[in-house]
Amino acid sequence: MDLFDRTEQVRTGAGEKAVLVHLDLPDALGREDLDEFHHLVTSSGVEPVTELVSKRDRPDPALFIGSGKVEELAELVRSHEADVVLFNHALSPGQERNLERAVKCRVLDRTGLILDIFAQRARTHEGRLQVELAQLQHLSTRLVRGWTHLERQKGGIGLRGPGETQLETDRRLLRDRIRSIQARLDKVRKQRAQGRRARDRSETPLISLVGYTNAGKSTLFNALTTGDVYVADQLFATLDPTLRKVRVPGVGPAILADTVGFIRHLPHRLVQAFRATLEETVNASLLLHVTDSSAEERDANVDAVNEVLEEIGANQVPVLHVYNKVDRLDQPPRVERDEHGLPWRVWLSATTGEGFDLLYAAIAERLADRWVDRWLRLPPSAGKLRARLHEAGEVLDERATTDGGMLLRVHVNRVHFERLLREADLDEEQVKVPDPSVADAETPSYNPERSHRAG
Ligand SMILES: Nc1nc2c(ncn2[C@@H]2O[C@H](COP(=O)(O)OP(=O)(O)OP(=O)(O)O)[C@@H](O)[C@H]2O)c(=O)[nH]1
Repeated sequence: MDLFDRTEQVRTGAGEKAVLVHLDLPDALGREDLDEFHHLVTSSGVEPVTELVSKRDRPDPALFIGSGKVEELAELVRSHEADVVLFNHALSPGQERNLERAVKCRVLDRTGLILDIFAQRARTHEGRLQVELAQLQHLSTRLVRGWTHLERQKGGIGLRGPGETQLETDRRLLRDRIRSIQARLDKVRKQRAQGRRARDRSETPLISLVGYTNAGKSTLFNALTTGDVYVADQLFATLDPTLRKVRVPGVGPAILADTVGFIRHLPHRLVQAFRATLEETVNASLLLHVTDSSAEERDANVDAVNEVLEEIGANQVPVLHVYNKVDRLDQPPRVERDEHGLPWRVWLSATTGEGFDLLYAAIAERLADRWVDRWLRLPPSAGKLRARLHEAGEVLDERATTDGGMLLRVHVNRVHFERLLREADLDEEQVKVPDPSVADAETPSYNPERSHRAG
C-alpha cells in the first residue's frame, strides 16, 4: 500500500457511525452553524448517532473542547460504538492528534469533512485533480507538524511506527505528487482558458449560477437546460462546473454554468483549490445568485456567498438574485427592481417552473447593457492593454497619437473591459475620451497608415 492509497482512507465511509461535536463559540472566534453541520454530515454519507454540544469562550489549545468534555466524548464513542468523531470546526494537527489519543477513535475536522464530500462528488478529471490536491495539501500540514494520520493508517505488521526514513520518503512522495497534480491542473486550465477565449470572441454571454449550497442551482440549471445534472438533497451535489448552451428568449444563445455550492467559512485553502472551478464565475457576463427563499438562514446565506465572491474576485460581475422555492412560501412569482429600475431579484420556483418567464425577461434586460462602446486614449505604456482589448472584443477604430500612444474605439463586454482596466491599473475616467470627430477636445494627429478595423 503506498502513501496515496492511504490518503484515500482519510475519507469517511458511507454508513460509518459518527459522533458530532459542536462548540458554541463567540462570533469573533469562528462561530459555526449547527444546522449546516447536520447538512454537511448527512451529505458525507455517515450516520450521526449522537452529538456533543458545548459552550466555551475560547477553544482549548490542546483539545479544542475542555478535558471534562473529552471524557464525556470518549464515553459517547464507546457506548455508541462510533467509527469517527466529526468536529464542526477547523482543528490544528496537534488538537486532532490529542483528541484521537484521548477518545481512541478517528477524528475529522470541518475541513477534512468538506474535502471528503468534495472527493465523493468530484466527477470530471479536473474536479478530481483539484480535490486530490486539496487533500494532499491538507495532509501535508498534518505530516509536517503531526504524523498521526499516516502512522495510524499504516497499520499492519511491519508497518507500525515508521522511522525517520519512512517519514522522509512519504514527505518526498507527497511533494512529488502535489507537483505532478499541479502541472496537470495547469494543463487543464490552459485548455479551459482557450475555450473561454473562443467564447469571448463569439460574444456568447456566459451566465453563471452561484449560490449557497442546497439553494437549488442544479434544479434550476436542469430546468433551464433540460439537461441531466446530478441533483440531490445533499450539500455539494454539484462540484464541477457544468457548461451548457441555452437559448434565452430576447438574448439568443448563452452559456449557462453550474458551480459548486458555497458555504460559510469555506477554508481558504479550499477556495484556492477550487479557483479553477470558480473561474467561470469570475468571467461571467451575469451571475444568477440563487438563494433558498424558504431557508431560515436566508440572509446569512446570501452574505456568505457574497463573501466568497469577493474572495475569488467576482464581486464586480453584475448579479441578478434568484429567490428560489417560492412554492414553499405560498407566494406568487415576482420581480423586484433596484434604484435604477433594473431587475434585481426574481422570486420563482425551479421545481414548478413558475416565474421562468420573469427570469428570462430579467436576464435579457440585465444583459442589454453589457457592452461598452467608447473611445479611449491609451498612453504609450499601455501596449499590453491594447492587445488584450483586441483579444477581448472588437476595436472599431484605432489612431496613433503624437505622443506615441493610441486612440481606440472599442466595443467590448463591460465585465471584461472593467477587468482589463483593473489589471492595467487604470480606471475608466483616466482613459475615457469623447469621440474625436465631434469633440472640441485636443485633436490628436492622425496617421492614416495605422488606422484599421481590427480583426
Ligand atoms: N420546494 C422546492 N424545492 C426545490 C426547489 N428547487 C430545488 N429544490 C430542492 O432543493 C434541494 C437542493 O437542490 P439542488 O438543485 O441539488 O441544490 P444545489 O444548489 O445545486 O446544491 P449544491 O450542489 O449542494 O450546491 C433538492 O432536494 C431540490 O429538489 C424549488 O423551487 N422548490
